[in-house]
Amino acid sequence: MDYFNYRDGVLYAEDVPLSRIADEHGTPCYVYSKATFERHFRAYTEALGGHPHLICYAVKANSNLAVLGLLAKLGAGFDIVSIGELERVLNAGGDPAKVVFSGVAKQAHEMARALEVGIKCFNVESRPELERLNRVAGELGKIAPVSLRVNPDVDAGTHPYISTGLKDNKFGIPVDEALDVYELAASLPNLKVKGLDCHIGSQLTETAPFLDALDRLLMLMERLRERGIEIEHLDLGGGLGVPYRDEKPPQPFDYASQLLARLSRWEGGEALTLLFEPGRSIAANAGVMLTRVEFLKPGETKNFAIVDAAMNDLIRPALYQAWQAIVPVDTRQTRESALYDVVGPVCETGDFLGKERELAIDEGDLLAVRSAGAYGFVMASNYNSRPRAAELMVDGDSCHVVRARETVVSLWAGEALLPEGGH
Ligand SMILES: Cc1ncc(COP(=O)(O)O)c(C=O)c1O
Ligand SMILES: N[C@@H](CCCC[NH3+])C(=O)O
Repeated sequence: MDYFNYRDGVLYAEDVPLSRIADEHGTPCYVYSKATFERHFRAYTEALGGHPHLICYAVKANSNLAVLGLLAKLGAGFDIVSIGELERVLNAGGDPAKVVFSGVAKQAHEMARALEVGIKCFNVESRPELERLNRVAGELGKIAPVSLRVNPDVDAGTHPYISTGLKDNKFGIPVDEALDVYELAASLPNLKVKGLDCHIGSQLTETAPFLDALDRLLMLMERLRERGIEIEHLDLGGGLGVPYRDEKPPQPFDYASQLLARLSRWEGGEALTLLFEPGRSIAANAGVMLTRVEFLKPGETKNFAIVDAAMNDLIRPALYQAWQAIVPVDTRQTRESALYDVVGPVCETGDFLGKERELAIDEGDLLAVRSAGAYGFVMASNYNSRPRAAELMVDGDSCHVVRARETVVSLWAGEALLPEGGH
């Protein structure tokens, strides 16, 4: 079921027409569907059924407080990568005891804050990080719960910029070194080994790489067991893909049942708590970005539809050549159809939202860029001194502003002119 649907030729988010939202709140803006977030989150919890688990939503995918608050109420945990994300989670009412902390360069002050609020686990990505965490925990008189993020060297078969589990990626500890690093972790006085973690990449459309990774982790767990190191939870990261175009990624149910089947053949598998860190599969298709056509510019070799949203609002097409559907919001008008590159106002040739799109549009028309709920607003910038867009959350027939559009004045907040006559 899709909560973004056409009714009488107009695209709706749940029970609210997107044209009304654009009129009331302006464009560009991000519009999220509460019911979609809920459904996507529940797909994971239902898929895992009675197996002990914790779904730690990857905050980086969409960190709006309303999104975090909504998921917290559903019982979500959170995967964070910075102190900023931790404070967001706390602010939104998230439970620190359900937070896991990933990232390759955690600073001492970030570790200290996470220890102070009592997070569930640090996903440690290197030997020096382990030593730093041991020191910080010692200074605070705390014991830090740790997992090692192991790099299983499997090819996730995704875009090279979002593949993270290969030997030459910066992430995690190579699987062949992991035993030694676990022994170090077990020997350090201010650490307690809790889990084993991996995250092999994002936008995966097959289960095979996840199952390969699981096999490698289970082999490692056997060896850890032989050395007396027990693992309480296995964190398989995020990475499940979504349909942007014609991809057919596995649903959480298929993914979970294949993992559980594999795990059931492993001694103690039923008792092992599974953690997941999904971001995109919960947020991407829960949001659209609305933009208005400023000008149509016919050209000799191509036509441009110049819209009021740009790469600073949604960078995925420019950064990864990512394809996201672009659809007219109101299809009731008669328009001539043509092939357009949909581009923004930013002064970069790479500033596009979509290329060679067949669209029946005119100036002033509204377009919706679909699948924009993940890695959309969170990656926005103020490039070209463009205030960042508003974010709205639709809940049935109501629409809430969950982040106001930035003002022009906010663009220079914190900046200062040099003192008059000074050196
Ligand atoms: C450690 C970690 N966990 C979870 C995620 C979320 O991934 P996805 O949005 O693909 O589910 C990421 C991003 O790829 C990540 O780096
Ligand atoms: N930002 C990326 C995903 C990065 C995943 C972060 N670990 C995207 O839009 O596809």
